[in-house]
Amino acid sequence: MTAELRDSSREILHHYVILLQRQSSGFVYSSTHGFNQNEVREKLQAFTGGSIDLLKQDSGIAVLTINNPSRMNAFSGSMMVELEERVSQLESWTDGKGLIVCGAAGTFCSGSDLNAVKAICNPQDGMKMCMFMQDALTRLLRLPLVSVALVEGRALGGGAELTTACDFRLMASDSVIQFVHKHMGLVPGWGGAARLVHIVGSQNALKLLGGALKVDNQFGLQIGLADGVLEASQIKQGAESLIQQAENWLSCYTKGPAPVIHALKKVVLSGRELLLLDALRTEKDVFGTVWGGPANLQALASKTY
Ligand SMILES: CCCC(=O)SCCNC(=O)CCNC(=O)[C@H](O)C(C)(C)COP(=O)(O)OP(=O)(O)OC[C@H]1O[C@@H](n2cnc3c(N)ncnc32)[C@H](O)[C@@H]1OP(=O)(O)O
Repeated sequence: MTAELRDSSREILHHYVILLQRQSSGFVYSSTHGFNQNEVREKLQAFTGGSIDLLKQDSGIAVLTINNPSRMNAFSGSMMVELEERVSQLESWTDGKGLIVCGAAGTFCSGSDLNAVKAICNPQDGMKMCMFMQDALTRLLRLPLVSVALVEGRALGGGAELTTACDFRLMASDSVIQFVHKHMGLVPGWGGAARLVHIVGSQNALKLLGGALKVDNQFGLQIGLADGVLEASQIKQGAESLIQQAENWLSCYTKGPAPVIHALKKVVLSGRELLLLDALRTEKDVFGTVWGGPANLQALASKTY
């Protein structure tokens, strides 16, 4: 083999290994798709404002807050970058079990910041932003935590897409989820359409996207977009109480040891994302990690027959 051939085989192998690493860690795009995450990150950083705040609690439930109240919690470029960083932090949180995603100051999120959108409205930049956000939101949904979007006020455009990157959605009584993309001459680009079809079925997804319908909590429950409603009387107690309600709702799913919850999330994810044979093999592998493990042995020891 010539040195040139050897170098090019090494390069192909290197790309293949990176591709595999990215797939197993949840990344959707890589350099093979013309995607350079660092380059996009640098570009997005130029559009500043707001923050994405992460609070990891001893209970094993974290709270991720979309924080840009003067723009109804719209996503600036730097917030997109921060979102990706927070997802990385949550990926390595071994004690974590649950996640609440919410907005600051009484509303959820009004999508991407229209000022940034105007500045990067050429197709190339739009595609790069879209790949970056698809990666971040796919990894958010694939976290080994049970996640819930706590929707208060409005979740519009990309904000509506963000709700679909959580396992569940809880809607406050006056809240609205609306995929307003059509009014903006757009379709969802942060993976929201693909996820919405999984959640509500293709007929309902077409209605919500095609009609840019406003989904209140009753409509949300009816079509399966909302998993629960938070009552108005309780909401009057303030934002902290809303988060408390979401924590109480989530606690049913986060009770128990973290490794078992991580394993449960993994088998459900593989059932949703993989072909049946691959999902069955993944389930077998995950089963092997908990069978005879500490939680299993403790449960067996506590049972009397
Ligand atoms: C792939 C992603 C696609 C997308 O996400 S495209 C973006 C989709 N989102 C939208 O079209 C929402 C645009 N905003 C609105 O419709 C309204 O502002 C909204 C959220 C219904 C609130 O209405 P109001 O209660 O009347 O309040 P308002 O309009 O005076 O807004 C308060 C301040 O917030 C600002 N704001 C709201 N949404 C924004 C956004 N997405 N980007 C940038 N700024 C935004 C708005 O400009 C206003 O600012 P200011 O007080 O005039 O300085």
